[in-house]
Amino acid sequence: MASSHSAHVAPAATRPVQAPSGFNAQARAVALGDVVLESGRTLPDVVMTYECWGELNDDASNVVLVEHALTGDSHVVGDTGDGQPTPGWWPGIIGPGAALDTDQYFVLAINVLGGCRGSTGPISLAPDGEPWGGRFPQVTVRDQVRAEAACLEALGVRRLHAVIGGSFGGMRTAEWVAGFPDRVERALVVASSGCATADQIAWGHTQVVAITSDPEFRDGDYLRHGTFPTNGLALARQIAHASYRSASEFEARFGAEPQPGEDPLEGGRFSVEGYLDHHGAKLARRFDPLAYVRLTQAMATHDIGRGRGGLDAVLEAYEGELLVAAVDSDRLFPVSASTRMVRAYGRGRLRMIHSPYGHDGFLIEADQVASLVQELVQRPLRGTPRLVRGVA
Ligand SMILES: CC(=O)SCCNC(=O)CCNC(=O)[C@H](O)C(C)(C)COP(=O)(O)OP(=O)(O)OC[C@H]1O[C@@H](n2cnc3c(N)ncnc32)[C@H](O)[C@@H]1OP(=O)(O)O
Ligand SMILES: N[C@@H](CCO)C(=O)O
Repeated sequence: MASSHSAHVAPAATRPVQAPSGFNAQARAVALGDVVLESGRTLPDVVMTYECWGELNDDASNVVLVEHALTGDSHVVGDTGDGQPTPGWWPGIIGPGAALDTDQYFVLAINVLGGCRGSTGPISLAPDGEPWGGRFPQVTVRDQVRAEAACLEALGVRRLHAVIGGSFGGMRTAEWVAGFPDRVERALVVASSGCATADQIAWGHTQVVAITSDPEFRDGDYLRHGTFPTNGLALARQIAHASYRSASEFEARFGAEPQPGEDPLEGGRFSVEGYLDHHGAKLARRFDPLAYVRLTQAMATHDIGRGRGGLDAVLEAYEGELLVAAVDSDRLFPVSASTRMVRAYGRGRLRMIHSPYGHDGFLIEADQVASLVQELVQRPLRGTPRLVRGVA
């Protein structure tokens, strides 16, 4: 299966990549050339960008791939530039002595194909020198993972010691397990699923409509028109953000309190409305609307079992180590989605992240995630011949 997938990606031409060293993150790019998508369309001149930490060992057997979530990026942890880590979106997880110990592991985070954080996406330039805009084709989670595999191959990395991801990053992690089972020794899927649920598709649909129905969207060609669908993107984020947090957290935190200085009886906002407004406006300042649409649609079509005999068959056949963790208060990626993966895999048990925050618990409860990561990377393999280092 893995070989047929790699055939979808043209031979890679890499930009020079120097051996990274020390803790400092290295932001780099790999040019893949033409990539044939699951749809049959060809995406030309694909470039993948990534950051990495630690040092690649001689036989390239110490590589850990971290997959970012929907609006995340390769900046898993920060770096002050003088070698000292600063918080990123999974603070403290990478560094000397951290769960992903840079004295042992070479950690990579690749910006997703179709996003807006450096890898090819809707704001990239098409061959005609203009931004892709609305012409940017729909990509799938499979396309994204195949592009990541090609990116890693170009770097001389074929097998992964571990792949780790939460939410949309967990979807790509699950797709690594399904699409490249012989290359992934261990995987940790956090607050995610092996296939999209109707509920997730429904939530995503409302967000896509919020963006595409903004008059400034212009069929995705807002850059060419000099407009920007700020309101649509902010509304999409508000809808999404409400699904990322738990009802009980909202109740305890905001109740029906007014936003400071405002009176809902006089047309002012409730505090929870002010909070959602804040998160909507904040995302609209840092994210591309069409990338948001394309990534949301990619999530909707996520199904590791499509054309492979179903999710159960795929996970049951996986011979590596799989850890699945759910957030106990997650209403977007429910515990049942994780339980389904564990049952299909047939080994191990579901790990629970305890959090009052809902889905965002996978970001907020970084200490609990770090414990799971540590357990995964240190876990001895069950030792089937397929998993002996260097044997692909
Ligand atoms: C993988 C990735 O997601 S990568 C990028 C990281 N994620 C994001 O940025 C997504 C957006 N943010 C989030 O999802 C969350 O803020 C998390 C998960 C990162 C952190 O959660 P928490 O620590 O619980 O932060 P919380 O949700 O309370 O948000 C705090 C913000 O809300 C603001 N806020 C809180 N209440 C109100 C209110 N009533 N009115 C206006 N603003 C408010 C705070 O001032 C603060 O603003 P700031 O973030 O600009 O400093
Ligand atoms: N806050 C996360 C939630 C989605 O997983 C994000 O924006 O990526």
